[in-house]
Amino acid sequence: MKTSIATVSISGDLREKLEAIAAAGFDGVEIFENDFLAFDRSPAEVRRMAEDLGLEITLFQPFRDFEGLPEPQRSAAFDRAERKFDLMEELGAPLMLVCSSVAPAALGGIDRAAADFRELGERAGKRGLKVGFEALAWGRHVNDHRDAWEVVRRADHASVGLILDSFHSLSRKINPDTIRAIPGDKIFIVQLADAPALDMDLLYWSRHFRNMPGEGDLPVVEFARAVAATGYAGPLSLEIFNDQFRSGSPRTIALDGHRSLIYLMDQVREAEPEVAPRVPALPPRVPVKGVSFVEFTADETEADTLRGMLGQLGFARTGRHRTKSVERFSQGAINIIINTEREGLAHAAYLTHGTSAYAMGLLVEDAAATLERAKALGAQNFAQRVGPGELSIPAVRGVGGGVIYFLDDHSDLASVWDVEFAPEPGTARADAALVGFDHVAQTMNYEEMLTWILFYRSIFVVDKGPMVDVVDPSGLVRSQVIANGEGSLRLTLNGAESRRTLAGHFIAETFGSSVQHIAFSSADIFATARALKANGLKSLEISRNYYDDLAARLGLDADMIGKLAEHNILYDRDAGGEFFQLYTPNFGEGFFFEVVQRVGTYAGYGAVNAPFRIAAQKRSIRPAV
Ligand SMILES: O=C(O)c1ccc(O)c(O)c1
Ligand SMILES: [Mg+2]
Repeated sequence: MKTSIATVSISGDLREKLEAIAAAGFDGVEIFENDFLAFDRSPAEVRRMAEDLGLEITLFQPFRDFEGLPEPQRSAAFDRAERKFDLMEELGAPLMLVCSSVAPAALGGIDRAAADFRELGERAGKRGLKVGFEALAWGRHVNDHRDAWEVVRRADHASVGLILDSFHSLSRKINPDTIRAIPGDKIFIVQLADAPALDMDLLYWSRHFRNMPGEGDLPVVEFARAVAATGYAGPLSLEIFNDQFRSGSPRTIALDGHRSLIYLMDQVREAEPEVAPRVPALPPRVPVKGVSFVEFTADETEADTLRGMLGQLGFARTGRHRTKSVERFSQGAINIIINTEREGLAHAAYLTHGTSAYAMGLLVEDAAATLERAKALGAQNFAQRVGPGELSIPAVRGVGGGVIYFLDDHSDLASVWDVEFAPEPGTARADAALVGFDHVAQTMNYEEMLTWILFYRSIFVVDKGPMVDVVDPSGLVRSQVIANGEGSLRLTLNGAESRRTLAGHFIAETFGSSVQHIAFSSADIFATARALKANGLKSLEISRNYYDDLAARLGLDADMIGKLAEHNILYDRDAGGEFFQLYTPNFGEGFFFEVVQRVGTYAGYGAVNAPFRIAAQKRSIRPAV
């Protein structure tokens, strides 16, 4: 399978775009006309640039408002096409993308359009060029790939073919299986894009909100399967119009794009191995059995504060690393590591971000296979010097340059705690009955969210929930859940757009994205709350107004409201059950722990409570004067 991407998909000038596209590993590139027009190099120079970078120019686009015109506009359109054919010859672009007309003057009629294309194909063919017809979802007369195909079929010319674009077909909810009957050799190129489910004007949606396959909500896999079933053997080409990508890092966006295509074809291969083009088989997406540990990097002073807070939360120190200044704290199935080493990545992370939860360990079936899949999907392998008596734990870089370690029960990784840590008797203060990690929340710039959604989705068996707006008194924070069905991995990605929100403040002050809170699950939140109190932890104080509203809104009895208010416990419920939450005070620039109890099958994260919790946290950072 060959990969390609349209220059319009990423930011920069044409040279920066081509360099980023080549560096990400694409085979080809679609030259988007405006990117060329805005560039100050000749077509021959652009051709050479692409060649030097090892990029094939897959097509030139778009040629607009061509078919169905009456004279004299019709002749003028052919003249215009000839000029662009001249340019394509100089660029070395073999194929012109002609998108369906939106011109008010255009006349309908499949046969009229077919005749126009036959003549265009004849003229292109004389120069060894080809033309492809793409139905824009908002085309005046042709806005469905089935009609575009009928035009191409009737044009019946070797130099005329069909161009498919997943956005145009899927945004109109056209069944992708209608593609299966089209002969693969008449499909000249396939453009791919996903998009979030939004109810909006098709053109506006297409020009501003497209994203990489796997980042959105459209059935792009079904589309790609149908394409594969036709025997189509040309490149899969990303064409992503997205405001955020246009202002993002060219390298990151190009890498995300490449990852999205590998992931997409992997899904096609899994679903329909008999039709998938030859793509290397990857280890399958990885089910995560649980979060095994979260590791903090800290200096000695802050490590003390953290130890104190963990103690109040009912953790006991259960181990010390045999050779490093690394400690293990445990409770239930939870392991928290505090690393105060003066070298290695932990220290580098400390120097960059300050005290922070920079690493986590995930328990998987096969750590080595997980690493292999992650690497095949472009994740950056992380390996540091393995000291005597230490295990080499497979790992990749994650959000904010942090690390995700992979542990399993089958290799010698199963004994990591015994091998690397000398056990301590570990006396806890009042045990707080915490049982496990409920979720880990990673805060990042809003622009990074799609990157990490794709990262997690492509490597692990996880689903993404809808993007939720969380109201901070100083702005919006977008929140996206990445979780598996069993709840053994739950991550919340929070995207900050403003520095003034709690999340924005956190990433500004810690110089980048990282874990902002860790939520532990409790089997009995009231017992936990009493233990925390006995341990001297003062939970985040929630406004009394919240509890009055809770009584009014959910009809809880006075007794229950009293108990919730006494311990500053927030409450929510859904059709499946109930949810209780309480928060520790902030640590540093906005890090905190949360304790939750899920009753029944409550599936959310208490999003309705977030504005009140955030307001309370902001009060505690800057006490009212
Ligand atoms: O939005 C557009 O005009 C446009 C142009 C060319 C394409 O291939 C496309 O999908 C959309
Ligand atoms: Mg297109």
